[in-house]
Amino acid sequence: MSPPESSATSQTVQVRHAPGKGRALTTTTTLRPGTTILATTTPLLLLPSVANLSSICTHCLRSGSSPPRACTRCHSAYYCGPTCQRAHWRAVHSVECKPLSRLRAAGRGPLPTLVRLLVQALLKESIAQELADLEGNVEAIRSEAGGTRWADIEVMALGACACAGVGTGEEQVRRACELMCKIQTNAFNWSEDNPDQTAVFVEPTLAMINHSCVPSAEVQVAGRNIVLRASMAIQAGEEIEITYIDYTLPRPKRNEALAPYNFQCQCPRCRGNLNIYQASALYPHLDLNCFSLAPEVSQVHQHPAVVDTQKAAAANTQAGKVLADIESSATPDTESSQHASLCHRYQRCKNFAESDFWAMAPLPHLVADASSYYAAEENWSFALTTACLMATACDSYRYPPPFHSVRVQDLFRIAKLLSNTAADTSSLSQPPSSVVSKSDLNTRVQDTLKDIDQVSLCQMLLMMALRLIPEEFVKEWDLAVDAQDMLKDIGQLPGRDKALTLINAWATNPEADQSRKFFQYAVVDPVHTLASLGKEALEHEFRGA
Ligand SMILES: C[S@@+](CC[C@H](N)C(=O)[O-])C[C@H]1O[C@@H](n2cnc3c(N)ncnc32)[C@H](O)[C@@H]1O
Repeated sequence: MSPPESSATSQTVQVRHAPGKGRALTTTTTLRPGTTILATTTPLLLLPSVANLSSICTHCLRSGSSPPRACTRCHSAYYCGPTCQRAHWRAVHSVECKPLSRLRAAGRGPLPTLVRLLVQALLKESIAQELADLEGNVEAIRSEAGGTRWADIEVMALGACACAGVGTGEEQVRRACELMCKIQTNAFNWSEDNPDQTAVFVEPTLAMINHSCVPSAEVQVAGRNIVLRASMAIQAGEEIEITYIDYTLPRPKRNEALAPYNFQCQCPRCRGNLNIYQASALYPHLDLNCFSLAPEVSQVHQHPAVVDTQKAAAANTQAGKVLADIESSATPDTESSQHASLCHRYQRCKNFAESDFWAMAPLPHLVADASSYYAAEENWSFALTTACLMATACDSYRYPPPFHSVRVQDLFRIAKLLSNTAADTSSLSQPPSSVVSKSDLNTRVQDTLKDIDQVSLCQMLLMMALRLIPEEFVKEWDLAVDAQDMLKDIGQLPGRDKALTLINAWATNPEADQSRKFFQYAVVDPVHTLASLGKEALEHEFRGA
């Protein structure tokens, strides 16, 4: 079988039958980790989510310096300029503009994203035809006990049929329900990785890819650029698998998130109920050192969560309960309630921290929130130490490929924070007053920062981030554009000749012995030192009374 008609066709993939899974995407050649398997800018369906509709261009998804301008007829599509407006008109807006205008005239708010995608499919036969070929688990959903999911789908289908003006008879609604099942089953939503550009898309070749909690590939997205990259070596003939969910969560949470897809995951991680460290150890063949903040591969295998399986199993079970407890607590809205909430969560996660299980949910969520809390307080040095903790002790295990989009974002976040701390430590002889009270720990953080060549560290992290992202993203991803701007600024700083010679030698040949040593000295060691101060910061700040 060849892949379905789609913009993302490639010589290197094939659609095959996979027992118990329906169809599957396989590779015809052996793929190295990091290889771009498919790339497209023209998915079948693509729409910003309602929350972002008026802030990003409906066609290219860029945010731009000035707000995008609304379509003067329907006010439901927004464009950065006439080129995008014309392209979107040709692609789909010509069929949806009138019905959306009618809706607006009737005083109705914007359609939910999936309902609007269904309207597009009902109005454009070529879209409906491509969707028809995709899996939708229609019968399974229709015959589900309780029938609540089907009832919800019927309500959305009815709304879409009415909006599209295709009639609301039994036959029309049944067809719309089927199309909605297919949209839901195959839609990608990249809100977490790219919060500025939240959107939903459906792409028929990518829709052939099945799920695993130890994914062998990742879909990366920047604007309209959609790229499928191998996360590990994949042998010719093997299936390519991605994750549909946040696979870093414990099994009960993963099962909950996978429920809408109607299958029981039988991946090695689910079969063995492996924790996140054991799952990480299934990626042994990646070079985690060159261009990565991660520890040696051997350290992954020696981590207490891999070696002490009893303790790890207990923590894995506990993780589910702690997560449920945290989720049921109210979301804090003021600074003091945020602090109180972080204290509460730290108390609940203390066992994990003491056992060095930093990658085990829900500890990474706490570390990320603590880093954001410090940044909001403009306590840049503590925000930095916790960001370093996140990058090394949490994300390097949760997302083993160094080029994973989250890992790249970690590098960038540390670089951004360094641009603040570098300014602070060079201009101030005393640390900021809000921080003085944290006494000894703060003094050590400030002293550590003074010992680090923060500008060179920042520069090298940005260079790493740019090397690790797909070529297609360099001009498209806001993060990459910012990284290039920051590098230009750093390049203009005077008096850095010696550092620049070493950095250029490392960048030219990062695998050379000298380069590795320099990388260890200038990047890995300082980031790990800051990360251990981050652990202390959390203990100091959030351990409570
Ligand atoms: C996006 S589609 C993937 C392609 C699909 N197998 C097909 O034949 O078109 C998602 C659906 O594939 C099936 N699927 C995906 N991953 C699976 C897995 N690991 N085990 C069993 N079925 C899976 C489920 O029916 C799921 O709802």
